[in-house]
Amino acid sequence: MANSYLDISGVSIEFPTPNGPFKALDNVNLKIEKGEFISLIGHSGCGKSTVLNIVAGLYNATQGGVILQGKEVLQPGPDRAVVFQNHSLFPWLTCYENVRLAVDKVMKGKPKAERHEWTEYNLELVHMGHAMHKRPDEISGGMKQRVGIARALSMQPKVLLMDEPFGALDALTRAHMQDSLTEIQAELNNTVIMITHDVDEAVLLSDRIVMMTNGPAATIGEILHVDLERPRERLELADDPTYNHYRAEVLKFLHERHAKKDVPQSTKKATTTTSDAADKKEEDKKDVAA
Ligand SMILES: Nc1ncnc2c1ncn2[C@@H]1O[C@H](COP(=O)(O)OP(=O)(O)OP(=O)(O)O)[C@@H](O)[C@H]1O
Repeated sequence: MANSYLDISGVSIEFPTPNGPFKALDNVNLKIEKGEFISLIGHSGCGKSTVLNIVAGLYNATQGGVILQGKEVLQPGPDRAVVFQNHSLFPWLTCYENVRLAVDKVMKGKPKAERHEWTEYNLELVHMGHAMHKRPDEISGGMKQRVGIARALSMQPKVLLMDEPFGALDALTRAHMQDSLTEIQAELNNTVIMITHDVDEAVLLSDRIVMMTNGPAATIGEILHVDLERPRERLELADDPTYNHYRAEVLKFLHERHAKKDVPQSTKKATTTTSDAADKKEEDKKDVAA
């Protein structure tokens, strides 16, 4: 069989703790093809970020490993860009300068004009061209997250790793960001691994949804192939039986087959997110009020 683009193979990890080693992941196996959009979903603390950190090269697996295009991942590198939940922009630099910094790193030796153009191109791609000379404290949370995505995309990574990229945003901004990401994905065909707690977000964006069991020693429980045509329109999908079937499958996995034992029964049903449903509802209320 031909090698896959990204191969997460037999990955287990133990963290040293004062009470002895803690096995967070056990035998995680996942093969990802170029251009695939993968969502990782699972209850809080199951090990999603740990998987992402291992692919990023920030953690090394205790057993198994990650191969990207035939090369073992042993440390972080510009071929794997990470976007975190809380944007990590330098506050003293403008949006342009924040992206330019990354561009200068990956396009060392290229003419200045080319680097400038590429910086602008990526900011335009996330619809931030109009505010590129503002500093992070002058723009909204959603806009900051756009700049973070522009910075990651500008590095032309082989894999884009996103750890709840829209988790801190209000519901309306989150929907706009999801739409932007869909557009960018259609244009660039990036290979993406995205952690999310939002079932609708996972179904809307993904080719496959990877559902993780609860920890310790978490692993992949099930993988759902989302066979919905692209482009996907959120309003049309709301009444689409196939979409609703996928959504129900993920909810069943999370709230029936792998319910968290410490979650009371009453809160297990009819939540669309895995852990922050209550917070989200509060947020949604605020959005409606705004
Ligand atoms: N550096 C570390 N040292 C010790 N334990 C760790 C470390 N990193 C993660 N863990 C533990 O590994 C488990 C998985 O953590 P991880 O952050 O990957 O979960 P997660 O699914 O991303 O959680 P959340 O959805 O809440 O962000 C947790 O029990 C966590 O406490």
